[in-house]
Amino acid sequence: MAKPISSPLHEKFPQKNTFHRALDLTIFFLLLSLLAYRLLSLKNNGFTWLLAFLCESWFTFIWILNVSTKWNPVSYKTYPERLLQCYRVDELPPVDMFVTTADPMLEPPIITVNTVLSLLAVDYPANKLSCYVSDDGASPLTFYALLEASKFAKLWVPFCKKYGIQTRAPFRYFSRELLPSHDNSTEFLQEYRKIMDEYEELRRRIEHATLKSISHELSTADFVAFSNIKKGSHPTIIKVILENKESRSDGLPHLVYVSREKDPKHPHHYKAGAMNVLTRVSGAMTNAPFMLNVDCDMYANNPQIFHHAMCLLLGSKNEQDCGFVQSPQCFYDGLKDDPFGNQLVVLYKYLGSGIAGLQGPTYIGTGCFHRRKVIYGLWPDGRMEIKGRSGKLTDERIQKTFGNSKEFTKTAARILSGLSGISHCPYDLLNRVEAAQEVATCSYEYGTSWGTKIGCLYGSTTEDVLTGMRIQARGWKSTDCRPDPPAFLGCAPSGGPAALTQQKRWATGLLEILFSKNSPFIAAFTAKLQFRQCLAYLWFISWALRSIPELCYLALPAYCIMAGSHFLPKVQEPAVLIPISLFVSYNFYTLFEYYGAGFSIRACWNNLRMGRITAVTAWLFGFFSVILKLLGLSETVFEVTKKDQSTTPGEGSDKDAGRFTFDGSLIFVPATTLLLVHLMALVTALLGLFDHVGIESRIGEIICSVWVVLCFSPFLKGLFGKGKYGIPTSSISKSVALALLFLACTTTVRK
Ligand SMILES: O=c1ccn([C@@H]2O[C@H](COP(=O)(O)OP(=O)(O)O[C@H]3O[C@H](CO)[C@@H](O)[C@H](O)[C@H]3O)[C@@H](O)[C@H]2O)c(=O)[nH]1
Ligand SMILES: [Mn+2]
Repeated sequence: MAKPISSPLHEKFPQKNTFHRALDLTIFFLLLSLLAYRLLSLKNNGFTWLLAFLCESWFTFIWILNVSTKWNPVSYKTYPERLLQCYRVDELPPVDMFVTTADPMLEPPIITVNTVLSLLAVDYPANKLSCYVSDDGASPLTFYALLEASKFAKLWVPFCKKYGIQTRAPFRYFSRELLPSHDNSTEFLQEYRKIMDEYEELRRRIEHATLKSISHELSTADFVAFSNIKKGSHPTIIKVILENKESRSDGLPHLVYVSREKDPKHPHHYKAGAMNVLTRVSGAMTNAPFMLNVDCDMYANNPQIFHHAMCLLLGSKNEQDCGFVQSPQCFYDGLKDDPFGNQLVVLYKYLGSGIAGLQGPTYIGTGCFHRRKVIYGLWPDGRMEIKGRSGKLTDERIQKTFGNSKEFTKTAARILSGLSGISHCPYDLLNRVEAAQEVATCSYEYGTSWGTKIGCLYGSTTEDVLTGMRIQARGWKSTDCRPDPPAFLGCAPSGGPAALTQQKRWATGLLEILFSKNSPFIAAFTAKLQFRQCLAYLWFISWALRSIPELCYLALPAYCIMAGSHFLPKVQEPAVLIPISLFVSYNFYTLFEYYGAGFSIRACWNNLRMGRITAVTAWLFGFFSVILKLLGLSETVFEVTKKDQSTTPGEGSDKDAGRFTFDGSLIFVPATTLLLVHLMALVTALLGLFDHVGIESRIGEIICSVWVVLCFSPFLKGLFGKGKYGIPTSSISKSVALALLFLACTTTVRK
């Protein structure tokens, strides 16, 4: 038994934010004044005034959500050194670790391998850990890479533990100059060189296999399962790659490769489906009471992360306060000044800390430790959403909910009744493969509650947010975990297409949640989702909706200039001070946040700019995808993000890395059109074409128009760029056509 806790394993600190709150409120009152002014002068002005009023009402609503979410930020401090004063090493709970990968071309196996190696090497008793890799690509290459990596792990893991290496993903460790180590002994240096050579060899072999294909290996026994299989249509493949047979705490964790059955006739639910298979397979094999999941590119960067997480999971007085532990998504090798505005640092620093002070962070699909029983649908009071009404857990009910596998439901029953894990240890993994295979088939979930009530939930391409929200709707809270150094690091997409595709998927998935029966609105009124937590969810699940007012508002200045109307007070009116103060204070606010997070003015500008670009490209398309889905015309899909970060030391210092790139996708058309429309408007204004009033009376609109052109400057460059740096001619012609249509409409209005 654990010793009684004398000092807490973690503490929660409210963060002081008086100045931030003052700014929040200033902007809020300015917004209200603007709305009031518009309302009072509505009848003297036309359509543009009304449109501006509607857009600004929406922005004010979003601002209220923003202020409410950021109002009470908290931070957590964990004390991992106290953990081992309370628990003996053999008392620490087991953890099943999940890594998902889907496509060896978009997600090079060397990246997955590094993530796996970093997990195998964390500071935690190895006999308490099992690592499951889900490969939705059923790729022999990924399997080959893992087999090779498991051999390297036998050197790497002891090396890391012996010398207390901090960075345990080899590609990161070796990409740095050898820091003046605490240990510069010849012994260390010798081992260092040996391991570095071995890693180089591993990398070379995987790369070679990628280039040359691995036809030779395919004939060996290990690979028979992969011969003649088609992606998207194949039986389950489960392979135990490493097994810690003697259950040694200083050995290597188990490593299991899982490729679930695929059949084009059955929906596979993308990552959510993969996660549910991993949950069941691990349940049947090792059944740890805690589960960690990471994306294939998110390696464990802090070797103590399991201790930190346990401080929160085991150290809460009340389990309900910590249903899961979530670390923010952080990225390595972030490009200078964040040109694509996707490092998310500022988002986590302010909004993330704010949510942490409400019902807790939302589940973001990676870097999350779950209690298995929470994923199994348990309520904090021990109730369960079992098929056929809640009540006593009979075997029959458990089977209806969790499926027909006797082996698996036995382990699920243990978890639900509060017994931890599997009784027999050491496990005999090979004996459990058959049971695991049964629960990884396509048809296993039919008639069960997987994906609807238990596990990762289906119906959104952001299954993570949906799942986390439903957990909180049952009354669980979650906890934010930000150790130093950051717990996990991954790669953020770069270039235009990849970054926007990711944003589009997020906006789509989030809006799917808003319009589903699992909407946080409903959960706030019928279940235990706290009201302000619901507002926090609303802030980001409405991204796609925000594209409409953003697009209208961004088009307004150009429209006004060309149609000879206006949407801003005239310069001589005192009311013009309201929009001016709003503009200044909002930009100051953003600058204040970026500066506070250690960013440059340039990074702040890049983010402001990308915010506008994303809204009228990715979010707008997200909006359309959801409309098409609601109309039953098409299904939403999970497009995997390309992980193109270099894994070879010295590479990746591409000077063009921050440049915006394009492809033939329609996603670039609205933004290009918007830019063209503004260029036309500015030309009209400057040449005084069909304009009887002077430039002065329209100066506000003109300044706004210049501002929009600046925001869309990557597209301006794209008009003239070559190759991937240029907007394809086909997209430009579509945009020109749309811009001319816009011009035609505005001039008809003038007449
Ligand atoms: O059919 C699929 C599709 C994806 N994945 C995996 O899902 C993970 C995330 O995919 P990625 O393309 O990297 O998406 P991101 O936008 O970077 O992911 C973020 O957003 C997703 C949706 O909200 C979450 O699931 C992720 O955890 C979160 O990191 C990767 O490990 C993929 O291999 C699968 O296993 N099967
Ligand atoms: Mn990713």
